[in-house]
Amino acid sequence: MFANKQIEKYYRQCETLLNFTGVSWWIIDLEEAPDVFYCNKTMCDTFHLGNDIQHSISKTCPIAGDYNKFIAIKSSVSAQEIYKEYDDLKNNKIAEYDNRFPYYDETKDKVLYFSSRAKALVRNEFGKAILLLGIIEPEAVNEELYKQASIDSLTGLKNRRAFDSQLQFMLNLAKRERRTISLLMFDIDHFKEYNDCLGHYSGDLCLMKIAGLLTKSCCRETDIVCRYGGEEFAIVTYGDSHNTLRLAENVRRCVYESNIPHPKVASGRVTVSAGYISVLADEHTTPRSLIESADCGLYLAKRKGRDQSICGLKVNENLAG
Ligand SMILES: Nc1nc2c(ncn2[C@@H]2O[C@H](COP(=O)(O)OP(=O)(O)OP(=O)(O)O)[C@@H](O)[C@H]2O)c(=O)[nH]1
Repeated sequence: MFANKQIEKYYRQCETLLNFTGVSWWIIDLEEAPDVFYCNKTMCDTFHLGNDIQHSISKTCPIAGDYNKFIAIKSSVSAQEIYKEYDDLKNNKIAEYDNRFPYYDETKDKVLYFSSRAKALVRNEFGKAILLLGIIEPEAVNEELYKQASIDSLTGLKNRRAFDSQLQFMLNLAKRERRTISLLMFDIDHFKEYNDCLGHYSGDLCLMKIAGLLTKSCCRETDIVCRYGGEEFAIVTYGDSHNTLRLAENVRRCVYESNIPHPKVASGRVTVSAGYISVLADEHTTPRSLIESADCGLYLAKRKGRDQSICGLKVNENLAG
């Protein structure tokens, strides 16, 4: 089954050395059979590749994490970038290939996250890779622990820590795929007075209700909804400013129409203000620039009287210093 004795020897060695639970790996002989990769059983099981350990790279590219139709990275631009990195690795311009990718597992109806790394095991006298080895590991090995560390216990939404890592991750994908990324920030209006008047326990219930409304308003699998802090919530999504304004307004209206009584304000009900930003991600886009821009919109929404959604100014971190 193996193209030659050398690749078989390395495959057997990897079987012994890389026999860790949940770790997938693959190996390619670029000289003798550049379109073929051999992988371990874990990789076959994880990515539903059947029982065969031998596969075609052009059909199931392990280095791109492009497992047929299930991978989130689909554009030809990102594929080009991935192949450029692959070429750089082969030609010794980079020592290691590093990637993170989401994979939609149809059988579990769930998006799983993996990190993928590759290295040359053998190079020729000119530095060109002869044998490549790649390792793929699940990002959340202990799902329950991961959940506990990333979930806000009051609302069940993702917490700030999870938000930070998800924002960075979605931004990386947006840059790679030249997509528009949007950040929306929501803040409950006059919440101090709500707490002061109705008590902290009612305040907690109100936060839980609003968290539920936010979740209901986001229907895309890729949308990230989180409790940013105190009485502030955030959504990260892909989509242009038109769609983002629509989402912000949906949430704002939904909260208004829920008619949660607030005895200390003129409307008699709880409202939220929203600030948002949508940018075509480029090298200047950072989590900080997105947060500052959305925050700027939120500040304006509060200043203009609350219960409204306003687009923030674009902040270029290079200029902002
Ligand atoms: N009940 C409850 N209250 C919280 C929680 N986290 C933050 N808060 C309260 O949220 C309130 C936020 O008040 P402020 O930042 O003054 O803002 P605000 O009263 O909403 O005023 P505007 O934002 O200007 O409309 C504070 O009273 C906090 O104690 C929480 O987990 N539970």
